[in-house]
Amino acid sequence: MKPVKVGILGLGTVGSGTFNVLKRNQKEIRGRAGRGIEVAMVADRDVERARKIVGGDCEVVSDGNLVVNNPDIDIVVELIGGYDVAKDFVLKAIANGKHVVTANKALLALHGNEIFQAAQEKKVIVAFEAAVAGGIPIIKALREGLTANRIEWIAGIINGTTNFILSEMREKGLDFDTVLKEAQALGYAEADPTFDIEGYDAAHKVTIMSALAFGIPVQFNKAHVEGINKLNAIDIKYAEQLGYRIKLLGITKRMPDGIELRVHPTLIPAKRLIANVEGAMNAVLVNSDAVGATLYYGKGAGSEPTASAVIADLVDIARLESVNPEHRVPPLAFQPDAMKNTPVLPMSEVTTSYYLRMQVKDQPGVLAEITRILADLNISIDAFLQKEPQEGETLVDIIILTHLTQEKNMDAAIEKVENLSTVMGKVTKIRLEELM
Ligand SMILES: NC(=O)C1=CN([C@@H]2O[C@H](COP(=O)(O)OP(=O)(O)OC[C@H]3O[C@@H](n4cnc5c(N)ncnc54)[C@H](O)[C@@H]3O)[C@@H](O)[C@H]2O)C=CC1
Ligand SMILES: N[C@@H](CC=O)C(=O)O
Ligand code: NA
Repeated sequence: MKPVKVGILGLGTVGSGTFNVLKRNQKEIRGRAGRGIEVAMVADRDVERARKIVGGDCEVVSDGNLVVNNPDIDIVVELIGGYDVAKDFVLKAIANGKHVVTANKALLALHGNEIFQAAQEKKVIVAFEAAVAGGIPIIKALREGLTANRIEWIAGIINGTTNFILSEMREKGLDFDTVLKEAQALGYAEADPTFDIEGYDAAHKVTIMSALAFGIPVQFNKAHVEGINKLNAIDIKYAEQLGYRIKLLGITKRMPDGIELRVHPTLIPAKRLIANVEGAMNAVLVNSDAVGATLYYGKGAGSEPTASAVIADLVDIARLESVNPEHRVPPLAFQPDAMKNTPVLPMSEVTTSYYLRMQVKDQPGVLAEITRILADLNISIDAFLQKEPQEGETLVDIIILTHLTQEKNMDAAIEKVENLSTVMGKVTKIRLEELM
């Protein structure tokens, strides 16, 4: 069988890893795909650097149009990132009848519906295993391995940069900026690291998983997004004293009235496997009705781990290209006519438990006032920690863990607590999930 011809757009961290692994493991890959996978052309705006990587093995150009318009190319691999140029190249490649592989979660979370629609019309495949949790085959698991199940919820550590930062801060007491620089040097961080730090990258990924799990369109604009930028080191310490770790989780859940879709720092019991996922590692916990909980762990970022997922997609396409398009696995797991428009719930409707930290005057009756406010709103307390005041200090930190309640209920309680004359400043609220 003749080899499948690939054009790579962007030979940076993931592009160079893809090129190198394809070359190094070509025999193995050919054995699995049933044919060779050959990089015929590479486009990168830094042509000199790209030439150094590929040597004399293939043509290098600076203009991606030469790849997407090249009639000899069967599959275009988009590894540039961002929305504008990448979207333009992906849609041009599809219009030209080429299959597409992309690692670009930002592009798919925002424009996936349009891209999948265009691909369906042209009967081409858009594959994106690398876009969620890098090298972990979570897309394959959600789309194929768990296909018998009604998926109930997914909770994942899906941003390596922020998990690396949280781990280094907790274990080594390093400061935020030092650890971020290290993550950038290791190739984990996005071109704009605020995407990692402020939770957007994780939100892109959980948006895609939510669509796959529940058969809904990708709806990034409905996701609630909070990063680790406002997280205080003292809360990492207090959480640990209470038997919890703080992780940036992407969570999506099926609820009676709709779907929860959210990213935020979350307390999880330290004894859970997922709480012990450290450094740049990723882990995704999926709870489904038939199989129960399954956990997927591995490298979610970096050159060759991400290349591993890109190449898995290339092999899939090499095997499936000749299959009748109607018999292929649909990109979002459900057939287009089985997609639903279940609403994504606003954050005020989300139900979870909470960690609350506040500074109060060290005098009798303060606690009774706070617990009365919580009780009046039907919020029950699960645990309580009061720090001893330092000598000469009149303020103490108290920490309360609550049972499940709706976010709007908790916010109403916090407003009342903050109005008490014995409570100083703002209450810190961090969501808590027991998971399993
Ligand atoms: N780095 C990682 O660990 C992971 C990255 N991704 C995604 O993979 C994609 C690529 O990421 P990286 O390789 O890290 O980025 P990168 O910044 O290392 O590489 C991008 C490459 O594209 C080239 N480029 C930029 N604009 C171009 C244009 N108009 N025409 C041609 N070439 C152009 C740049 O010169 C660079 O070599 C992004 O969508 C990213 O979100 C996904 C999973 C993991
Ligand atoms: N910036 C991302 C890279 C992979 O998607 C991360 O840190 O996880
Ligand atoms: Na993946």
